[in-house]
Amino acid sequence: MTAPATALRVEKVAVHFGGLVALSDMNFTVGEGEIVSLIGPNGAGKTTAFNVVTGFLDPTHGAVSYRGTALNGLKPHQIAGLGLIRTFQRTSVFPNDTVYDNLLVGLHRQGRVSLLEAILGLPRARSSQRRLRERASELVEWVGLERRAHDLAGSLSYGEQRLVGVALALAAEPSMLLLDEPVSGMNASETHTFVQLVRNIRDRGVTILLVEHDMPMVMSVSDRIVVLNYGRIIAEGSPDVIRNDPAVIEAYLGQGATRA
Ligand SMILES: Nc1ncnc2c1ncn2[C@@H]1O[C@H](COP(=O)(O)OP(=O)(O)OP(=O)(O)O)[C@@H](O)[C@H]1O
Repeated sequence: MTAPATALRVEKVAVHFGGLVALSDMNFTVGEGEIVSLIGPNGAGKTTAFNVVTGFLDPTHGAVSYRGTALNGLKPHQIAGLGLIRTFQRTSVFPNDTVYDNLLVGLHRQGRVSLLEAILGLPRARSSQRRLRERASELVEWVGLERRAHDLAGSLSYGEQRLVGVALALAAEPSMLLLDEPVSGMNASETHTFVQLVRNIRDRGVTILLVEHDMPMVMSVSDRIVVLNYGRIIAEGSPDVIRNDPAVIEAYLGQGATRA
């Protein structure tokens, strides 16, 4: 099997916070259509790496590129404009709006119809509104929240609110989706359903990079896993390779079996 073309390339990235070295000489790639997970014990540097890739943090050294475009110096919204879309650990939904309305607002933010056109009810605005409503329904269905579509987002369980966050990210039509601890707060059945959703998103052509602590979830969903410890990559490979890697086992000893 030939390797997929490289989508994301992280080269020699280091991040220093004063005297603290949060990341050091980090090199990894994510291929088009791959599901790659970044794991490691608490404080290993996963969130820092995510923040560098998405432009929320400038690396002290090194370079990141996406589909051949250098990301260094680009602002988060410019990186998002290249199709690299992230979710956050804390999902920011509007709790007093319905799930469906949250999606409509998200879609509106990227709409091409001016406010004046919308207020005047011009035909272009009317057909655009119809398309946005159809798209909001599709997205709600895609993440499996159709039965909750007309409930207030604030009344949803924590796991369901994470799904709204994923739907909002999908509304931006990513070519690569970065998921930051997406199943934290989900129960086992929600997590199982979420794994199916991640695979389904990938099958529709979206590349995925995941930071996650839930090891069974990571093992079941990932094509490849990159393991960080103290800011350095200590192992990289398929779930089977990672599961049996002595350096990985040692890094996790004392961390507890479930909290990786
Ligand atoms: N803004 C910052 N200023 C100073 N130190 C920071 C900052 N952000 C992170 N760090 C430090 O950098 C190191 C890596 O932190 P990071 O949050 O990336 O780890 P992590 O692997 O995401 O951890 P966790 O699994 O607990 O979320 C830690 O030692 C952390 O204390």
